[in-house]
Amino acid sequence: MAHTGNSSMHGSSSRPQLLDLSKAEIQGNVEEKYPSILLPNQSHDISYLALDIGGSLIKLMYFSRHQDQSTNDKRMRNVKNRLGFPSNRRSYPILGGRLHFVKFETGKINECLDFIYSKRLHFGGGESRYSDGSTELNAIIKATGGGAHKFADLFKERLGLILDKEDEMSCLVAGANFLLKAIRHEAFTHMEGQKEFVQIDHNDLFPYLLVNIGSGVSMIKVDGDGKFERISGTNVGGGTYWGLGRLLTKCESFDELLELSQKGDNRNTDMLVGDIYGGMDYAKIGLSASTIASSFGKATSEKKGLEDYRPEDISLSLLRMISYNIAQIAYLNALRFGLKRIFFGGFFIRGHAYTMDAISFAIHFWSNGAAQAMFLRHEGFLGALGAFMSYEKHGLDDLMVHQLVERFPMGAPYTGGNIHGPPLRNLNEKISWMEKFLQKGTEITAPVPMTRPGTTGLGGFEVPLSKGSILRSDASALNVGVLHLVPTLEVFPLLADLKMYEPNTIDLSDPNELEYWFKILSENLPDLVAKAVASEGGTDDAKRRGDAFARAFSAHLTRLMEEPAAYGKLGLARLLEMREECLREFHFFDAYISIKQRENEASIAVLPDLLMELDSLDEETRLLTLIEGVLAANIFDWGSRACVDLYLKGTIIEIYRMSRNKMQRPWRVDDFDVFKERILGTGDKKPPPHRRALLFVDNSGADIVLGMLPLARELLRRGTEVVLVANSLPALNDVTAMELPDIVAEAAKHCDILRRAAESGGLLVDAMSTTLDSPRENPSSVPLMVVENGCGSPCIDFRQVSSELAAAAKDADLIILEGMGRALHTNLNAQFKCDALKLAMVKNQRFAEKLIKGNLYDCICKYEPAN
Ligand SMILES: Nc1ncnc2c1ncn2[C@@H]1O[C@H](COP(=O)(O)OP(=O)(O)O)[C@@H](O)[C@H]1O
Ligand SMILES: CC(C)(COP(=O)(O)O)[C@@H](O)C(=O)NCCC(=O)O
Ligand SMILES: [Mn+2]
Repeated sequence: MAHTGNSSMHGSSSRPQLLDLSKAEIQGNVEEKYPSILLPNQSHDISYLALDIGGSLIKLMYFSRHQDQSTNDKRMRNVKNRLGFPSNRRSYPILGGRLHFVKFETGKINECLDFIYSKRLHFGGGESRYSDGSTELNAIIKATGGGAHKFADLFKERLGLILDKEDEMSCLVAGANFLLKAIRHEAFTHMEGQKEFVQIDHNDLFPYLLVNIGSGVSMIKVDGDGKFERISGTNVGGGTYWGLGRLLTKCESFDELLELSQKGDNRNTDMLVGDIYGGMDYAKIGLSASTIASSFGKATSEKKGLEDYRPEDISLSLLRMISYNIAQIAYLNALRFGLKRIFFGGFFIRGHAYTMDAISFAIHFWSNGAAQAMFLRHEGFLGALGAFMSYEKHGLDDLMVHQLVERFPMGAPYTGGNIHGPPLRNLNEKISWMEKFLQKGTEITAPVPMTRPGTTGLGGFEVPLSKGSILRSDASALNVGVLHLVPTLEVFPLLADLKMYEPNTIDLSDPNELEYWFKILSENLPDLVAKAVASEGGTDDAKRRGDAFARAFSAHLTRLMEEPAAYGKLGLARLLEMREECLREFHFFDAYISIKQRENEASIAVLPDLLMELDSLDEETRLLTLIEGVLAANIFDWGSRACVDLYLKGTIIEIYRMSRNKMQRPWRVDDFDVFKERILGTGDKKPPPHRRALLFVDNSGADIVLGMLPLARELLRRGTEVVLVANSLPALNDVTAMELPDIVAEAAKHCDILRRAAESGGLLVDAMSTTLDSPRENPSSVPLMVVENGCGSPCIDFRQVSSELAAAAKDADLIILEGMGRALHTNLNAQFKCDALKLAMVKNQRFAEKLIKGNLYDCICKYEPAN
């Protein structure tokens, strides 16, 4: 079965979208530093590049955009006609692509130039496929920061780039506004080691105070898009910490200085209230003995030289002095203008827990709890983002939260940090990079040091608890991912209340839950790798990729165990999706393909008998048998340890029979009678059929063939249009939208209802010409259609679905969610505007115990009529 999918799936962008270097040829003199290279096979990827060249760091953002590869298959066209959504709905030019974030030290600007060169980012707008290595291109790129002026000639000379300078403050504001509006988990508070994401209400964002702590500090009052005023600033900023710190400690890097601070004790350098008051608090004015009375105050009274102070203590004193000072000035300015919210950005913060705690503490302290400090995940990239937004043509300012998907691929240049080593250009280089990490051991998973609660109590400017660990290098920091822009994603229109919607049922911020799922996913990993490698023919290349996948996924898991909020708010759906994305990253496009095929065939073989049996039953028994069938067949789940163990004990059909025989009502959640009444009515009252049902299907094999298709057939027979909603990309053994037409076609050979409906829905386009009774004789047959859901995960987040599904939802009045991933792990508590039926077998012991107070293999039939 083909591996490629449609353009509107958000996972499709997970394929490495790199330059096509095949048949690349050096043009001209090979000895030259930057010889021209011809890339004859490079497609129309268009890159935008924007820079923020600061006093300390260069922030680079680039956008790789790819052509919309709309599939032209007949099913799609037919479905589109039926569902009535225009084929070209986009009012803006954006085609989708990815935003990457990278930074360099300004002092090492050559690294930045090399990066741009080797990624061919200087061919902005795609004018040329040739690398002239120099001056003839004259591409214009947006740049901000002082360096945009200072280094303009260098960029022109080395890359032929003309820097189009944008105002730094406007850029900071544009970047912050974009992030706060477009990224769901961007802003967070950080108090006493606890990170908490803040839901920003777009209609209630302004005014706010933006404090950007770069080399120096800018304080900007933001009143709206493009409406701002720089109200203050301070020259005591990130450059001060790094500069003074370097002189006083002889540190060689900023990170080293920050690391030192973690082992510091500022009581040796700072003069505390207790030092002045003989160890006592100055209780009358609320100052505890441990409050800093005077930063570095101790260095005055003793006859000691620099060499008598520990660099660790100096670094900590300095860090606190500067953080508190900035926070205090920020607070006073917030007070001056009555601003309640203060957002801190700039790379001084560097995601460092202690720095954020210190700033939060000071804001809390000075405002008596009235104001709160908030931080931004893309802290240092505000200016670069703003410069990027100032391009007129890409239409990015229209982007909405639901059109952005953040991913965390493995590999140095992708992870939003410094680049370590050359940019990775292909999978092979990426695997080598992963292999090197194995040698480096823990570096990739070492945590960003966290403070434990109690570090900064009231007035207690205490010593940070040292973990003695090193700061994670940015290359492996995995804090800022690649932003995938998927313009075709939409909010599912039948969600009852978008604001209230939370897809995840299990809260992974509970450390016990996280630990449990970490263990489950780690234990399943070897088996998954074996399947993945086998799916690619078990070659040496596949084995190497399998190793790299395992390493990458383990690194993500370890990282998230250390800091669950590192990638934004963590839910189980995210973890399960990450596993699939990670497989695709290492080019495993369908690990369960042969299992799926085998189970489909085995199930199709027994379908005729099942349909005959069903047709012999009365209406009521038939409906019950159908629902039982769906629940029973949901046992075929290759993501569940318990189920996989079961498969060793019998054939597919034996297990299916066993599962069906065990179906006993009442189920753990059993709303069947209410559902039955809605479908069949009571007594003589026959309710009207639903207009259109969306069936969110789950697994391949028995699940779809013997469970969901017979249920679909029943609805069709009753006059309800049926839309089968399936994954855009493979996930475990889930059936995909691309596979469904073939499966339906096979089933239709045994069933007239399915055949006519599939013809009417355009699923059997090829069969149409060959069938004897032309579909035109049955123009009124209710259609059976297939749409893709926009996901490549075993779960579904209804905030981001394909436009195809959103269109199909407009006329739907019943949705049926099937399977544990879509109906239990996610959406168990979701409310919809229409009738909703959630069907699943519980195949995980812990879920059974904790969420339904039941047992493994219990069933859920939850029906919630629209109210
Ligand atoms: N690797 C690093 N090298 C230098 N400074 C760093 C580094 N990482 C974080 N910093 C801190 O970030 C500050 C620069 O922040 P940034 O927002 O990039 O401002 P600017 O635009 O002035 O360069 C530095 O002054 C320093 O405090
Ligand atoms: C990944 C799954 C949600 C898929 O279940 P499905 O949606 O196919 O019913 C499920 O396999 C699962 O929760 N597995 C957990 C791991 C385990 O219990 O072994
Ligand atoms: Mn599944």
